[in-house]
Order: sequence, then structure tokens, then C-alpha cells
Amino acid sequence: MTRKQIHLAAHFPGVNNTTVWSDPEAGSHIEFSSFVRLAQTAERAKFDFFFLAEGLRLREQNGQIYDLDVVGRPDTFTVLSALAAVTERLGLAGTINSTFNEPFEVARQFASLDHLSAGRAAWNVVTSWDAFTGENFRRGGFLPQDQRYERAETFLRTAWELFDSWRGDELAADAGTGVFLRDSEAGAFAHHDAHFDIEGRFPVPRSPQGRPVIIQAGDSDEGREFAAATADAIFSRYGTLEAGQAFYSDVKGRLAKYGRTPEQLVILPAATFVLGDTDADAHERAHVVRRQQVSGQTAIKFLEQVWNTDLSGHDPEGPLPATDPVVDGSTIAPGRASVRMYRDPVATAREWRQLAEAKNLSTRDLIIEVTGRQTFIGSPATVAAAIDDLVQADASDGFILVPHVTPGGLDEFADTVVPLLQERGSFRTEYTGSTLREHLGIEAPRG
Ligand SMILES: Cc1cc2nc3c(=O)[nH]c(=O)nc-3n(C[C@H](O)[C@H](O)[C@H](O)COP(=O)(O)O)c2cc1C
Repeated sequence: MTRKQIHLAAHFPGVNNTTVWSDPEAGSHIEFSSFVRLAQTAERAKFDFFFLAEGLRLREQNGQIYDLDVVGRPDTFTVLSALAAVTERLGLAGTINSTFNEPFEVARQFASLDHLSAGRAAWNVVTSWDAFTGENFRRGGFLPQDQRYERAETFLRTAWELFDSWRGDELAADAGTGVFLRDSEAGAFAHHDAHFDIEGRFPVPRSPQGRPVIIQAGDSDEGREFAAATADAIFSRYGTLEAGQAFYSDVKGRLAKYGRTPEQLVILPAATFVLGDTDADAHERAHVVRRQQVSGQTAIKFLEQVWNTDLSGHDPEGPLPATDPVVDGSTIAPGRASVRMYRDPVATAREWRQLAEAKNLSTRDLIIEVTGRQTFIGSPATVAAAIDDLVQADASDGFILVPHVTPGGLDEFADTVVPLLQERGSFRTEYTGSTLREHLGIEAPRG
């Protein structure tokens, strides 16, 4: 039996504290050279795709721009289109919101990217709905939370109708007869529902993948159902054995009712990593990285998100605040998904106080302990074994790796871990296909 193959993607470092912009090795998060460097490293390592997250509004806390993490990022389509010109096989995945955009425009952009990249485009469909982000758009925060997936699903199905409005054989370009288009119906579409009322002609002929790869990142029940019904890949938060296996069997178990098989949805948790010559060396480095990621100021900002109040005077080297979090429906950090993770802040505060007392931790040490520890820490052999074991145990189908340094943070992984995965027979040594669908082994459904 052939060994289950691992899928790997490279996440361009994001605008949260995972990214250590203050590292002496760190470069620009805006300049094209950084994107090129990371993408070309991922391609050299034969990764499936390169991934761009998206945030449509600069982060704020307490009414001010959040300036401890990277601030600002360029437009997704512009960056991916430019990367299409400096890579040949690597998939190019962009996160694009279905709440604040329109299907015609998004379909046109993805079909174009798929043409420019010869079949390497992927769309991570996200459903962020908050009114804070919406203020950047004409319609403001117009969508209630419970309608975001309804809109996302009809948005995506409308985009599919647009992609499918060209079959692929309409262009004759016959110099003898002077006829360019052989089918006068090419690109015709009509879609009418509660969210979209559009009818016309789609201007982009069928792209190499037909339908670009669809990625989903929602975690709610609705999000998982949407993924089971529509997505080719899912970006999850569950990178450990137990949580990964639970998520994997839950989501794959939902596919049959949509007439799909488990192989038609690739599950890729986000993963961070710290390597070292030995496991001990890696753990030492991981400790240093966590202290870079959580400065005293950052610890206070995290604390404020749970306590929901200004704690700028609090000493990060001292104990947690004795007062309870403010729970009054307001939020000090609007639009921030991580804040919604703490559904019961008073209970969270109690747990954190108990943990800090039991382990004698300062505020900063506590935040280092309870937020974002690295997924993989160890020598290349240890990390390769951990990744392979998780994939073979159906905790995932691979990982979306998030380096903590831009743009060189993937180099060591590419040079040391990837060859070991290849030796194990679990990861490709060469690309066998040219489109992203071929890398993932998932054919496009055709409407
Ligand atoms: C691993 C992961 C990464 C995500 N990345 C983004 C992102 O870059 N931009 C964004 O707007 N939303 C992002 N999201 C948010 C989701 O797509 C979705 O909008 C959000 O999780 C709310 O849906 P849910 O309630 O189904 O989880 C991400 C979610 C997950 C789980």
C-alpha cells in the first residue's frame, strides 16, 4: 500500500504576535522581495501552496491602532498575481471575504489569477461580518452574524456559475473565417436570490482549473457544514493528535451527505515550528521566541482583551489584576476574532489566576504559557516524525506552516525537515502535476 502523502503550505507571516518583526533577521512585510523569498523557498521545497491571510481593517485596541504587531499589508490579488510570474508550480491561495465583496468581481479576479498562474489559484472563503470591519465599505456592517454563511454559500455558488459560464471551447480565433468567438452564448449568466440579483456576461474565458481550489477556515458548526458541502481544503486550528483526529473525523464524516468522498477535502491545520540541532537546543530557542512574541507590553494588551478594560498601568512582571473582567457587551478590541474565543472572561480570569498562583507566574509568564505555544519543537528528525505521525494517524492531511520570521523563516525547514519527510516516502520529491488541483489530488466539480 502506498503511504499517505503529506500536503504542505506556507503561510506568509501575519499581523499578530506570532510574527517577530523585531528579530534582527526580519525583513519587510510589504516589499515584494519578502513575498518572493518565502514563495520561492516553498516552491523549492515542493510545497502545495503559498497562503495569504487577509484583514480588511487595521487592528485597534482602546480606540488606538494596535502598534505592537506588524501593521499594514498589501492587496491579496496584486501580490499573488505578481508571485505567479516568479514561481512555476506553487499554488497561490488568497483569503477573500464573502461578506463585503461581490461575486462578479471576486470570480473575475480568481479566474484571472488562475489564467496568469496556469492553474494555481485558490480562494480561502472567509465570512468575517463585524460592523467594525464593515465601516470601510459602502454598506457598513450590513450583515447580521447569523446570515454570514447563508451569504457565503450563495456567494460561492454564484461565483461557480460565473466560472462555469464558459465551457472552455468557445474561442475559435479562426483567422480564415475572421471569427474569434464560436459560441454566442459564452459567459451568459443569470442569478437571482435574496443576496444577489445579477444577470449578464462574464468576461473571463474558462481558466485552467475551471473552478479555482476552494479553502474554508470557519470552525463553527455552520462553517464545518459549509466546508463539507463546498471546499477542497480546510484550514483548521487543530494541530494536535486528539483535537486533530476529532476535527478530522467530524468534518470528513459530513462529506457523504453531499455525495463526496473523504479524499475530496484536505484538512490542513495551522502549525508553527522551532527547529534546533538537538531537541534541547530547539526547546531553548522556542523559549526565546516565545519571549520575543510576548513582550511585557504585549502581555498587557492580551490581558486587556480578556479583562476588557484599560490596564496600561499594570506591571507585566507582577501578578494578574485582582479585579474581574468587564462584561457589559462592549469590546476594547473590536473586530478581533481571538477575543471571541474567551466566551466567559470571568471564568478565564479565574483559571488564569489559579494557574499563575500554582506555578508562581508573573502576568507576562502566564500569557506566554496560555497563548500560542509552537506546534512543533525539536530537531529536524523529531519534527519530521511528529508531522508524519500526525498525518498517518489521520489527525490531518498536512499542515499550513506559519514561520515566525519574514522572509527567511521557512529556509531551515525546507533544508532540513523536508528531505527527511521525503526519505520517509511521505512527501513528494518533485511536482508531478502543474495545477494546484493536481498537487492536492482533487478534481474540480463541473456544473
Ligand atoms: C485557521 C484560521 C484562519 C483564519 N484566517 C482568516 C483570515 O485571514 N482572515 C479572515 O477574515 N478570517 C480568517 N479566519 C476566520 C474564518 O474564516 C471565519 O470567518 C471565522 O472563523 C468565523 O467563522 P466561524 O464562526 O465558522 O469560525 C480564519 C479562521 C481560522 C480557523
